[in-house]
Amino acid sequence: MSTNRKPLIAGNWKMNMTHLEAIALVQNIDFRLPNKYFDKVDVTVIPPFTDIRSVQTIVDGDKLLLTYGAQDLSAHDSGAYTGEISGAFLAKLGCTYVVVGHSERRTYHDETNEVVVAKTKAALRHELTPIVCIGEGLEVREAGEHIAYNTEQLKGSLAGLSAEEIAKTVIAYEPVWAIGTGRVASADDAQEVCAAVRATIVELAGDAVADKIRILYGGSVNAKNIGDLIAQADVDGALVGGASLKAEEFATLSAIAAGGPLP
Ligand SMILES: O=C(CO)COP(=O)(O)O
Repeated sequence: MSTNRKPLIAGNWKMNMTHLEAIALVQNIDFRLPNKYFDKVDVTVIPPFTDIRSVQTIVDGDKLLLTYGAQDLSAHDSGAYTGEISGAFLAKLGCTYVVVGHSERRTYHDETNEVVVAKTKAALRHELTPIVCIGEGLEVREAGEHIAYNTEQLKGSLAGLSAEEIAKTVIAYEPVWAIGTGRVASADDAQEVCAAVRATIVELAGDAVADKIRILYGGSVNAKNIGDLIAQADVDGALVGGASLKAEEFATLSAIAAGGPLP
């Protein structure tokens, strides 16, 4: 983490939590994370679509500093796309972020880099901040090809975006082998790829953008390992899955990213 960049802790709830459970979880996180932390860390929750309106009601009603976002969006703005959710709807609900190209979408919904680019552009059209995800599988890691793989996937996922557009994104490096496995990447491994991501952003968008853009690590992040990860020069926060469903743990790891004190 560099002082140029405010860390971001994003809790990807995946397909967990009804809208009623969402209200309780957000209230419990907020209770443990008073306003003083938000000068030093941005904290966001990324619930399922069906929870967003309820989360908005709590955040607006209680004037919380925590923000929220969505896990996916359509590449289209409106029309005959049954089952899809447009960036316009998410913006209207007050979303700040939207995750794009999560490995679970790439794997289970065959999302290609082209789709990721289209969705990233759709997010930007509605002034949402896309969190663009990349990450290698175990075979690539074991073959030692992770830097080349992530560099290529990042370039493909940002293809055709201007430097100004790239500046409005957040990048998340989530090695697939670390997601939901309890096998977190070492801080050195996370740093190695996040540094390569930043070098690629220099190539694509120049030094100033690369200096400002936030690069997150994701994959089995918890309150025990966030300290080592966030201490790395190019790791600017985390995309947290399982640990974001536990209010106490999520608040604790957010507080650690803020530099303390513990809640
Ligand atoms: O995929 C992730 C967040 O998007 C990581 O999930 P876990 O933290 O459960 O490994």
